[in-house]
Amino acid sequence: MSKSGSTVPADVPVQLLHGDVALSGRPVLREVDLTVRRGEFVALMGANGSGKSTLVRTLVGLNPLSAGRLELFGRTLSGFHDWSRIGYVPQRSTATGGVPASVWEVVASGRLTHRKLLRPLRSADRAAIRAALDVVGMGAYAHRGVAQLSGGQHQRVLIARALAGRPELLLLDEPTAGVDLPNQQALAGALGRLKKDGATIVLVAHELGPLAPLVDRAVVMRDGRKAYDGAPLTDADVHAQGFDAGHVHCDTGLDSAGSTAAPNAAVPTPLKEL
Ligand SMILES: Nc1ncnc2c1ncn2[C@@H]1O[C@H](COP(=O)(O)OP(=O)(O)OP(=O)(O)O)[C@@H](O)[C@H]1O
Repeated sequence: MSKSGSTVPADVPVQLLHGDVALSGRPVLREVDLTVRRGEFVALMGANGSGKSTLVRTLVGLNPLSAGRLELFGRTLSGFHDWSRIGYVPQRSTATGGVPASVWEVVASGRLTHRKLLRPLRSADRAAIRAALDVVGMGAYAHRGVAQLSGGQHQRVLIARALAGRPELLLLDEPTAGVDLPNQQALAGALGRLKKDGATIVLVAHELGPLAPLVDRAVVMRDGRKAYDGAPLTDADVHAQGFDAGHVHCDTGLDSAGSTAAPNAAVPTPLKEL
């Protein structure tokens, strides 16, 4: 164990062991193990209400664990302060809806962890904002009000805000929900470039569509537990295995390391290794 109390190497972005989370007094996540290694692209899948958003929010410190242990970059949550290393794009929301801010201003807020509050933007900040807007194809919209954007464009601005912080670990909660195919393709291109640059990506999705070729590993949640962790699944596999339905009994049978373990008999087998 290191001085920080960590059991995890500093280059492992996420390690959650036996994570339990309760919301409003109700258990929502149970015994979840999830390790995400540097440079991995992990797709987090599962039916509505299976616990995907709760898990992602837990990984970024927004939901406290009622049991278990979370380490980010080799530090326990209480000892982790370097949030500029992490970008989080919440499930599509009205987070910036109704705010009389421009696209540039929203994306600039993604630089806050890199500069002192109320200090003017430095040239490095401006360059990061411009690059993030270009990556999501929104450079031409910098001076538009966010209120004038479509849902898909709005989502890309939130992604640019996360990218502007130049995160090493990026977590995106259903960035493709309700987004048309050209916008999904633009997002896939942006995330592909980020992955090539070495970023670690955790993405919640019901269907992967154009993002599928980027995925290294799929994790499927069911009833607040991890039901599958292994080779990527196609959208058809997810459907065929009933992972998009909330009714199948879950008993994970996964080892504590979590990855590539074969599902036990409670989960329909064999899962197609792609
Ligand atoms: N603040 C809360 N208080 C109590 N229960 C909650 C709260 N937020 C979520 N839940 C419950 O936790 C469970 C998991 O919700 P979560 O949003 O994590 O699922 P999800 O897999 O992301 O679903 P979706 O695909 O619909 O976004 C659901 O049963 C939900 O009702």
